[in-house]
Amino acid sequence: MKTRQTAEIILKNMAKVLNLEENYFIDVAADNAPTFARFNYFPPCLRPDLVYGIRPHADGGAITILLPDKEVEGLQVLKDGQWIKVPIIPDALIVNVADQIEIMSNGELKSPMHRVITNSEKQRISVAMFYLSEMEKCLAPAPELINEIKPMLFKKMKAREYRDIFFQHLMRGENKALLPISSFFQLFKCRRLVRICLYGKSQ
Ligand SMILES: O=C(O)CCC(=O)C(=O)O
Ligand SMILES: [Fe+2]
Repeated sequence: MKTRQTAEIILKNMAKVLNLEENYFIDVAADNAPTFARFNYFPPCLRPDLVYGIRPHADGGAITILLPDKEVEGLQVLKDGQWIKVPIIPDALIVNVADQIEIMSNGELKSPMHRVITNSEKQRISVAMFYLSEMEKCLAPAPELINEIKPMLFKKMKAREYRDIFFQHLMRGENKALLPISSFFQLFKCRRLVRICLYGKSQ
């Protein structure tokens, strides 16, 4: 299938950029790896200031290949706290790094937060192809990308486990499921601090 071949070329080049073995991410494009297509239709909306086409989120798979609308913009990416418009480039596909590649690349490649805004006059159509790692595969940062300066940012887990975590976050309306290990420590420290404060109060 042509789209799998495209995904394969992209994944090989991503691995090369990181000085990893060419086939490091390739199982994502393997025949038994899950792939989903989403056809997005955004009708005109009278209050684009109040309604998102798609609320801010990061994609949970490995990569997303997006065929955006030929005429109507709407996709925006969060960079340094600012929402940046993704311009329309004729016949270009947009490739989004998603959470599983962020894990495997130990955060070298980031899964960006993005959103779609609505348009008061025009409808918009896009097609997103989501490539996911094979469900039984262990997702973990590549050992080559872990060192004293950059410790392991994400814990090891099966792709299936990550999918479950991702959907739990999605159901709760949260924007980003992927948290580096350090955030868990922060959360743990925070909880301990709250507990210490509470103990302090009751004594
Ligand atoms: O329609 C777009 O440009 C983006 C769609 C998207 O982010 C998604 O389907 O996850
Ligand atoms: Fe998305």
